[in-house]
Amino acid sequence: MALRTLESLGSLEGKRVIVRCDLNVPLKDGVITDDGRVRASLGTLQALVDQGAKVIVISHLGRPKGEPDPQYSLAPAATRLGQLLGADVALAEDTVGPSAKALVDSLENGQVVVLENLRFNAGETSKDDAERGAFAAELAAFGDAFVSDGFGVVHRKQASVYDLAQLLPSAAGFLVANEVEKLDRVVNDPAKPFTVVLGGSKVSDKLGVIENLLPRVDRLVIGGGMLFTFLKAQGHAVGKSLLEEDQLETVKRYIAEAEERGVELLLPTDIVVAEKFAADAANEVVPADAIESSSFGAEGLGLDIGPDSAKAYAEAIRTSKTVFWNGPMGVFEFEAFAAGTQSVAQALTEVDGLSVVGGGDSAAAIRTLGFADDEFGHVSTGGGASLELIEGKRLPGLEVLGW
Ligand SMILES: Nc1ncnc2c1ncn2[C@@H]1O[C@H](COP(=O)(O)OP(=O)(O)O)[C@@H](O)[C@H]1O
Ligand SMILES: O=C(OP(=O)(O)O)[C@H](O)COP(=O)(O)O
Repeated sequence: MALRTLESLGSLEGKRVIVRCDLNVPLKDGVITDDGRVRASLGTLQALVDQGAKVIVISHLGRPKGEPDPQYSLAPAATRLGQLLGADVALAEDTVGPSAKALVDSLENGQVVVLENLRFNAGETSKDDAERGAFAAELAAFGDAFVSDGFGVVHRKQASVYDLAQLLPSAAGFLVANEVEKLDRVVNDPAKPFTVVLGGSKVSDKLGVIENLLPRVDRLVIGGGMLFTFLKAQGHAVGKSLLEEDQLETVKRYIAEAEERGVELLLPTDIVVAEKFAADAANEVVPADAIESSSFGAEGLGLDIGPDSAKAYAEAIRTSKTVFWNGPMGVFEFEAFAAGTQSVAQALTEVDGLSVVGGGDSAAAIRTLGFADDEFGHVSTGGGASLELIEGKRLPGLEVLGW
């Protein structure tokens, strides 16, 4: 089925339009380190402003625990949005409380406001349908129409993504429509060899996708935080590296299934081990099966793939026809642990075929490392969302838009 488009909502002049964006930008000391997701939301927002709509932007930032937490305020994102739109963009102090209501009531045609972080409210991410529905109804009271444009969250069955879309006339914004169109090629007809490269830190989220990817891919390349669960499953000690103990049996099953299916599973052969989690931490390269042999013993933690692994990964990527990459290979934010990610990114730019980068941090990584978006086939704003799409899953936030 086709996604409902913005045009299907008819004229929005003078209407209060709630737009679900993904303004979940990376921050360091309260300053945005990559504003890609704010920029990506501009197309839809500017079109609504130009039509004379009253625009109410809603978003989450980070993973606060269902109550206000100042470190997760949307203030930096709202300020940046105002700068990029060249307009005053006010931020409500709450999401559905008196400050939000007053701001929405004061809106004039063509104006944009932002409500405070959706996840300051327990109803947003609740597993309880009634609790989620009640929060969605409070949001719906602010609008005459709903536009879903936060591609990074369309895989989440959350109030502002799933429930709200069913309470108001709703449609996909330009960003969501474009992402679905671009990723469709990877989902339906990937040229072979098709390689998926996985890394990052949302380990439990991403381990889950492997099962559904195995029947679809020729090569699976593992880096980032999740690689240590693989190494441990193979019987190797991993010191203080990220580890999902309760996933060890599952990962053993994946390793066996990859072999049965003839999927080439690439795991690192060497690791950059650090004394602690810090930019200036002492570090050494050791074999992947002997992480605790570094000078830091069982206290050491793996923060990047080693140079031999980076070379092998780059070769596997360069010789593929379709490559999807989600999740940095290491802690690229620290220069000493960015080489693996740099190497993988470089290889993606050399693919003779379609290369797709997916994920907030992965997109931030390529820009931080000096690559331009147009060196890749597509740079997606969603990591988990694009992964679930290419798994062939139906996503709750797209289903409610007719997809
Ligand atoms: N070995 C590692 N240990 C801890 N964190 C890691 C490791 N490798 C990568 N990371 C972190 O993973 C984060 C990105 O993960 P994630 O949010 O899953 O990616 P994306 O947003 O692209 O989907 C980065 O901040 C990076 O520092
Ligand atoms: O950063 C995001 O996703 P990503 O890390 O999968 O790219 C989105 O903003 C979703 O955030 P969530 O994974 O906390 O629901």
